[in-house]
Amino acid sequence: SLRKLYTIIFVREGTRVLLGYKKRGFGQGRWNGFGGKVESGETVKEGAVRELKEEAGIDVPHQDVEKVADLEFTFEGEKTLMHVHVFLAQAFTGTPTESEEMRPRWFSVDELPFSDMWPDDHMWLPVVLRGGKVRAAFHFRGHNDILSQRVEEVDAF
Ligand SMILES: CN1CCN(c2cc(NC3CC3)nc(N)n2)CC1
Repeated sequence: SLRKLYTIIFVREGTRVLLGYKKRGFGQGRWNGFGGKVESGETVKEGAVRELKEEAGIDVPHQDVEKVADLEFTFEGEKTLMHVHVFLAQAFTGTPTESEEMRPRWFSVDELPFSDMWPDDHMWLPVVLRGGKVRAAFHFRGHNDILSQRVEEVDAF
């Protein structure tokens, strides 16, 4: 269908958040949470947990993973709509390990590399890292220019 489901999961440990440098594919060259497409037969949360394990070698218990943002992306001239479910994990096991897709690195929540992240991130990620929940929609021209946006904080999903 024209609406595709994706995930992003951020792992937070106190004042640090684990980001991954995308080494190839969509979003290459930008830091981000871990994630990917949701496969048939898995829930969105299961997909996020799976991608974190695949991309960074980190395990998170499902009960410590919460939905923190719901993002919709459209692109000028394209029919597809990206529906991205964002999760936050506060507990994990394992050691962050580089994969084919991602190079993991801890960042202070006050020093995120926004100039090397997707341009929408600075509009919703700080709210999420402060414990808020966000619903947002962005209309992009290409991969760098935001033509319009709607960002709102919500009480719950
Ligand atoms: C599987 N991936 C996860 C990450 N994801 C995006 C997209 C995004 N902006 C959209 C204009 C592209 N912003 C962040 N932070 N992540 C796309 C799908």
